[in-house]
Amino acid sequence: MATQSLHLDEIIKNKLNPEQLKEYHRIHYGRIDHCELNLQDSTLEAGKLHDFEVAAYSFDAAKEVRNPRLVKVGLVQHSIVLPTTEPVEQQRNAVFNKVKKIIETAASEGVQILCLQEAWYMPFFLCTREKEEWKEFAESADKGPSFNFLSELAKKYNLVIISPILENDNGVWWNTAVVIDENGIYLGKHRKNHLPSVGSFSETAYYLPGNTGHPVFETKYAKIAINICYGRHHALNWLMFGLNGAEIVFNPAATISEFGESFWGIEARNAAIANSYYTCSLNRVGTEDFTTRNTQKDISRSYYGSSYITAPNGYRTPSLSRDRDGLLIVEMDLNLCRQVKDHWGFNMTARLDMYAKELQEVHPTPNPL
Ligand SMILES: NC(=O)NCCC(=O)O
Repeated sequence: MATQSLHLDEIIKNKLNPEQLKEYHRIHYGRIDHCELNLQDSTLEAGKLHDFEVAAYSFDAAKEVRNPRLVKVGLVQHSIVLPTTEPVEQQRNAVFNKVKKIIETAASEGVQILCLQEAWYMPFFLCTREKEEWKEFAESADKGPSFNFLSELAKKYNLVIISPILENDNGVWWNTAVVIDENGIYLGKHRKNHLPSVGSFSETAYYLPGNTGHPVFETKYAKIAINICYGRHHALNWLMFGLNGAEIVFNPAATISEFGESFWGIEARNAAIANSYYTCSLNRVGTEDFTTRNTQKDISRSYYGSSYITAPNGYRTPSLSRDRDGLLIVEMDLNLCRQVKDHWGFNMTARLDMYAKELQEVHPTPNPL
């Protein structure tokens, strides 16, 4: 069983002397200094009062002919509030109240693009294989309770908000990320391309693989895309968002230790390096307990948080906690995307024409074993 409260970082920090710690930072994070940003006193107080962690860092780029293109991004990781046996509306409103305080804090720190975790306003009931008792959590992308709630906050604080929801479109469900612009207007949505059907993650029992391709949303602040949770295991999914012009790709997730905590820090980081964009990895925290109605089976799942952000040069932030609510803020210079591409000659060496041709010849189920 993994130690729930301690991060690898904390374990290492406690073991190394200052010189060794510097070397660890250089090799593991890419830089000795995390480039922490100062937080306002009111932010620290809000974190204490409402029991959430706040951490803030920056990634800069070299001076060049273009002016710096600075964007402040915020990721919110959180647990559910009420037991999963409470009425749906009460559960959802309790999460709304919690998240509102974190969003207000993010806004007061100047965050411009904010992303919430996968299916953020509900327990991740998709492990139960039951549908009926949860159906009120499925909502319209541009008229549902979470859209209405977030649209007001987006407008009030000039925030672009990414809201991953369980979408109900005329009775058909999708795992969808909705993008709301800084005026509170619906900008578009992306539906999860790759669905897990592995262990207790049985999402294919609920909805179909997405039909929206790889959209990139041109927001006021940056060109953004969303690769929802399990999609991070598919390298081509990351690739397509990059080819379509994304500067920042968000990976809102709901994942547990048994499903690859050891590569949580690798996949999105590798994608940032391979595609010359920023990646934002965001996982929920806390334990969610269910008793299935049909089989009376108890299911308990704990999510390990550990949200972090990687720059296109591979530098990364430390992770948020494994078990506490948290807000991760990063100020990033988007100029770094092109700078890294040019430095490594990635456009020139990509060989996309070769892959395009070979992919057409691949059998739909490659490498049968
Ligand atoms: N939500 C989700 O897709 N989880 C699947 C498990 C994983 O890929 O970590």
